[in-house]
Amino acid sequence: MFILVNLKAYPCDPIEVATAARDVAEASGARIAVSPQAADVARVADTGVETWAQHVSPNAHGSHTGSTLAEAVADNGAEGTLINHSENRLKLADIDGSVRAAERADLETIVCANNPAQVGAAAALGPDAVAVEPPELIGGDVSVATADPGIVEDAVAAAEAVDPAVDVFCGAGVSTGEDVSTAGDLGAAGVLLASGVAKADDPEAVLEDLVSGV
Ligand SMILES: O=C(CO)COP(=O)(O)O
Repeated sequence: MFILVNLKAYPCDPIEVATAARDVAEASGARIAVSPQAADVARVADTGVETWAQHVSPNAHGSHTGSTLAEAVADNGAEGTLINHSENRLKLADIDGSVRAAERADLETIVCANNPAQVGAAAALGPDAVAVEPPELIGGDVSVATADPGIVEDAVAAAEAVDPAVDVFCGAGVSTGEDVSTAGDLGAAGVLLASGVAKADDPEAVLEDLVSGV
């Protein structure tokens, strides 16, 4: 199970979380990545932790003020990127363009989706993985895998029907090793989580618990 910690725009110290994630990943052998704000990609990557962007635009180099270029985050140490997160929704054509931009920059891709139907559509665009995150459960205390196990199973089936090579992640409310292991039992290849780590008093302790469910 891959554990991807999305720091969103939370007021946490990205280096404290990155250092903790690097240490827990090294000690446990689990795959853990941290996804900071674009401005923090380079210094988070410098800690040695696997680093993901939260978004890349569909644009290539050119006159695109305000774009987060896939090439730029890759040059600054990112190995992958989220696309179409629930808090940064894109048009279908732009999701496709962002996946293509990420591919050009050799970034791994996870396209986020609200529900199994969107998971199927996202899988058709050929990302490395898709993630199902019900918006109403994001930021809550109950893991998607406990609150709505059917949505995870249906997302796995939807992606499999379109392209069996596309992995399925789930996210929303994940904060414990038990949540990770329940998600794995439902067929998920990994979890996305944010508040459970980014708002924790002791992020390293939460990460140590999370890897117990890998
Ligand atoms: O949106 C999420 C991860 O991308 C999930 O957020 P929470 O872990 O805070 O529910």
